[in-house]
Order: sequence, then C-alpha cells, then structure tokens
Amino acid sequence: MTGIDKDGARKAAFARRKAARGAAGPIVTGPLLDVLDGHRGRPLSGYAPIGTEIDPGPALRAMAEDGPVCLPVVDGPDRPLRFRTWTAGREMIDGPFGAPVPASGEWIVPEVLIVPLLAFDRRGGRLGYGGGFYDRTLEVLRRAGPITAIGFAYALQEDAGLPLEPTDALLDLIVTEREVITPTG
Ligand SMILES: Nc1nc2c(c(=O)[nH]1)N(C=O)[C@@H](CNc1ccc(C(=O)N[C@@H](CCC(=O)O)C(=O)O)cc1)CN2
Ligand SMILES: Nc1ncnc2c1ncn2[C@@H]1O[C@H](COP(=O)(O)OP(=O)(O)OP(=O)(O)O)[C@@H](O)[C@H]1O
Repeated sequence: MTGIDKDGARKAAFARRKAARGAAGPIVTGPLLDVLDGHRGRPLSGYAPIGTEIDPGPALRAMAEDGPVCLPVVDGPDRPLRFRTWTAGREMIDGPFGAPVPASGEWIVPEVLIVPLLAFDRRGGRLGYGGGFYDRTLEVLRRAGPITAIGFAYALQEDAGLPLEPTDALLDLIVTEREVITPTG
C-alpha cells in the first residue's frame, strides 16, 4: 500500500464518469477518429467498453478497414495485457474482470493503444481500476519500440489532482468528446 489515496480518487471518478455518460449525446467519436486518421494501418488496440466507459466502437470499426485492430486480454495478475485481433461481428466471450474478449484470433502487438480510464489529468496521468495492467503493458511496449497511448474519456473525467505513483505510465494524448489534449508532462 502507498500513502496515496487512489481509492478515494477512484470512488469520485466512478461517480463523475457515470454522470458524464448520462449527460453525453450519442456521437462522441469525432475527435478520436481525427487523431486515429494519422495512424491508419498501424496495429491498433481498442477496448470493449464495460460499465460507463466511453465507447470507441465506431472508431474501431472505421480503423479496421485499414489495419489490424485488437482488444486487450488479461493474462494473469501482475502480468502485462495480451492483445487479440478483433473484427466487427466477431464472437466475444467474457474475459476475467467482466471485460469481453474475442473468442478466437491471432495475438498481435499494438503500436497505437486506445486506453480506457476512470480519470485523467493534463500531465497525461491516468487512473484505472487498480490492477496496474495498462501501466505494466505500456512500460513493456515502450521498452520494445515507439507506441502511441491515447486515453479516451469524457471531458468530465478530468481530475486535476490525480494522485500519481512512479509506476504510473503516462498517456501520450488524451481525447475526449470535445478536444484533443497534448499532455504538458
Ligand atoms: N473495457 C475495458 N477492458 C479492459 C480493461 C478496462 O479497464 N476496460 N482493463 C484494464 O486494466 C483490463 C481488464 N481489467 C479490469 C480490471 C478490473 C475491472 C473491474 O474492477 N471491474 C468492475 C466493474 C467496473 C464498472 O462497472 O465500470 C467490477 O468487476 O466490479 C475491470 C477490468 C483489460 N480489458
Ligand atoms: N510497471 C509496473 N511494474 C510493477 N508494478 C506495477 C507496475 N505498474 C503498476 N504496478 C503496480 O500495480 C498496482 C496497481 O497500479 P495502479 O493503481 O496504478 O493501477 P491502475 O493504473 O489504476 O489500473 P489499470 O492499469 O489496470 O487500469 C500498484 O500496486 C502498482 O505499484
């Protein structure tokens, strides 16, 4: 345990994300597609939304026309995520932690990742569910080569006072339904 109050931040972030989802209109992928357009053809990881997460589905379907798209699969506690190829309409099964995963498909290594989150800040800081899965994954991928990690969230998920630890992997960009944020570092 650390002295940092991530649990308190998580609880507040869940409530804010739920409110944001309730207030949002149906089409929220415009700025995300604008950003992804510059990465067409590069292996892209998305996610199958759970709970009140913002849905990257329309952008994933559009990107799958030009390059491989994959989804994260939990390999085990304290392990980096693995990524399985996804195409629209592919059979999905329940993975661990309630996130749906493709039932079959090739394992690939993404270069561009759309990262789900509970809260973000303008430094590129990110709060997730607390498994450290994306922190480990981004660290391993970055050691192997250049990647682009794009946090995708409702604007209301911003938390200027996000508690960060040394192991928290920073996002390269954050995209909301309103704007594209380039972290100040
Ligand atoms: N859509 C999505 N897929 C993902 C992640 C994610 O954050 N979002 N993950 C990122 O690491 C991995 C799965 N890890 C997870 C870890 C914990 C919980 C979790 O605590 N779920 C809550 C329900 C949350 C809600 O309703 O919003 C639970 O099961 O009670 C979910 C996924 C890989 N796939
Ligand atoms: N690269 C890493 N190597 C070792 N431990 C790590 C690494 N990244 C994170 N951890 C550990 O994982 C635990 C959970 O991390 P954290 O609370 O930041 O998860 P999170 O970013 O909210 O979750 P997720 O990435 O799964 O959405 C912490 O104890 C943290 O120290």
